[in-house]
Amino acid sequence: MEVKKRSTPILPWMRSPVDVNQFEACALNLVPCLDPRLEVALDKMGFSSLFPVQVAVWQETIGPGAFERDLCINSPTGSGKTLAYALPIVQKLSTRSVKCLRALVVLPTRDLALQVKEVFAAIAPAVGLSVGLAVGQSSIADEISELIKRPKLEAGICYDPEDLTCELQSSVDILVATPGRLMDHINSTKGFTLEHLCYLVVDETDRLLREAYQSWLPTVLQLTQSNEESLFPLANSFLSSNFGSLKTIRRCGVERGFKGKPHPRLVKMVLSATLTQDPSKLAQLNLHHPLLMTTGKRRYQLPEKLESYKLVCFKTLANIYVVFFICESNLRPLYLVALLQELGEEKCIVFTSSTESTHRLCTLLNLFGDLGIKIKEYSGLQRQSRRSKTLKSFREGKVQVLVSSDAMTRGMDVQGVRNVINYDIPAYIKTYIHRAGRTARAGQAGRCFTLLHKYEVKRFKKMLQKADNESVPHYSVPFSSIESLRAAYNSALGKLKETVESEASRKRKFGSKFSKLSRTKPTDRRKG
Ligand SMILES: Nc1ncnc2c1ncn2[C@@H]1O[C@H](COP(=O)(O)OP(=O)(O)OP(=O)(O)O)[C@@H](O)[C@H]1O
Repeated sequence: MEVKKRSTPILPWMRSPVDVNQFEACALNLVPCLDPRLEVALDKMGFSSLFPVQVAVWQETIGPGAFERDLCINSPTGSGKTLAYALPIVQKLSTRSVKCLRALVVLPTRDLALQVKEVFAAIAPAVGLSVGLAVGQSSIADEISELIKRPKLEAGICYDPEDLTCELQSSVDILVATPGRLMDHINSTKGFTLEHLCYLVVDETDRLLREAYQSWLPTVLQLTQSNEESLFPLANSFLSSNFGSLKTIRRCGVERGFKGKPHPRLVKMVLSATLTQDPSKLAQLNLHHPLLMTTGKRRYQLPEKLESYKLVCFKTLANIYVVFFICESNLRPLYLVALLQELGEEKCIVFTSSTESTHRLCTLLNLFGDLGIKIKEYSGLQRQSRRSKTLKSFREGKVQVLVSSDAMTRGMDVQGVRNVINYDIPAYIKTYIHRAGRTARAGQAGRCFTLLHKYEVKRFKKMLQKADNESVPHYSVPFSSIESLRAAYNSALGKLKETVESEASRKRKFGSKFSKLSRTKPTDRRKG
């Protein structure tokens, strides 16, 4: 008997999306209504045209769509989603007369937030707007002094932080934040208010919706609702019970810069390369007349110029037979090293399944003798400062290979990454898409290699079918290369044992703090 597959019901508005493929890139001087100052800023960034997704979003925001609907944007990795939302927001706010926090962009990790802030910082100052960051990179006090303007007092009078009568003002028009630090400011920073917010961007939506992070989303939505008792009778009681004196609820018609005009609706823009279609998850966003913008008919899409490969090795016997081997587990590091040697100095990211195996693999590779490649580790196990330093060296090309846990999977944009290697097969197609998407960005070519055990081949094929990528060709390294690495490998394994032992004894010495951190977790679910 045929068992019918249960499919998730699609929300009615998702059935008629705008197809981004119908749009073409548009030269900057032809973009309708683009502020000339922004055109100059984009030109300085080295951009001469807008990508299709940016043109499509422009149409729905600055163009005839006029920001009337909330936008759900599902377009492939590297297609330019950041500028797709940053540009219309900046253009729209360029006419504001009074400074207050009007746009909030939320991202799941600190490195991603830093990256997005850079994009805003490259265009917003051109039209007199300021951009702030709330990610916990600096102390909360430093962050507050960046975000909140102290009142100018007469000589001899000191600023009293407890004085509720003195009005504090935002120093920024746009804030890029991670949920944790955002909640810190909502809960305890005097003068921090979402009262004037006009735009809320939830980037990497499916990742952010997966974890509640102190209920940041319901909190932001409550704090940005209009205070109309008849419409939201429960809002006041929720706020007074949860936030005491820090009520930032919007007051109709009394917004700074909007006096006498109807209050603008809070526009939401949600984005991902793997946007969820789950109605219960999307319901959390309380979207207004949402419009889905997607690329083609398929839900999951890989970048056009990405080539996917299964890594194998070959052996020629008496010039006749070519025998393929899928990676045997004890030889996996050798397959990897043989491949890295073939790729030479091309920038590569090697993904593993956990922070622990990232550390182990990176240590092993560095014990391999002189491979002529600079290899570094990037994982959630490391301190943020260390990760940022590594990322900087990788961006600058001082490091060629980054061995990474899934901390690097989403959104990270590093110029010139030509290859992604899945040392461990990803558990989900979404993870494959985000990992592979670190290459082949902005229309460039790139390759994604996956090391597979024999028993993983079927699962891999099934997984890639979800992205309509059924036939993944082999990429073969010669068995002779693997053979020639065996001696170095055995020696590296011996040294690895010593290194692991000395790390373990250091851990024991410094107590349980480190061991708590190093517990293996599937990094897919780790917070950045
Ligand atoms: N109009 C443009 N012209 C040239 N390059 C661009 C343009 N827009 C964006 N880019 C570049 O394209 C790359 C990818 O952009 P971005 O990081 O916004 O992609 P994304 O769609 O958000 O990817 P992901 O889903 O992985 O987060 C970046 O290096 C960015 O600088």
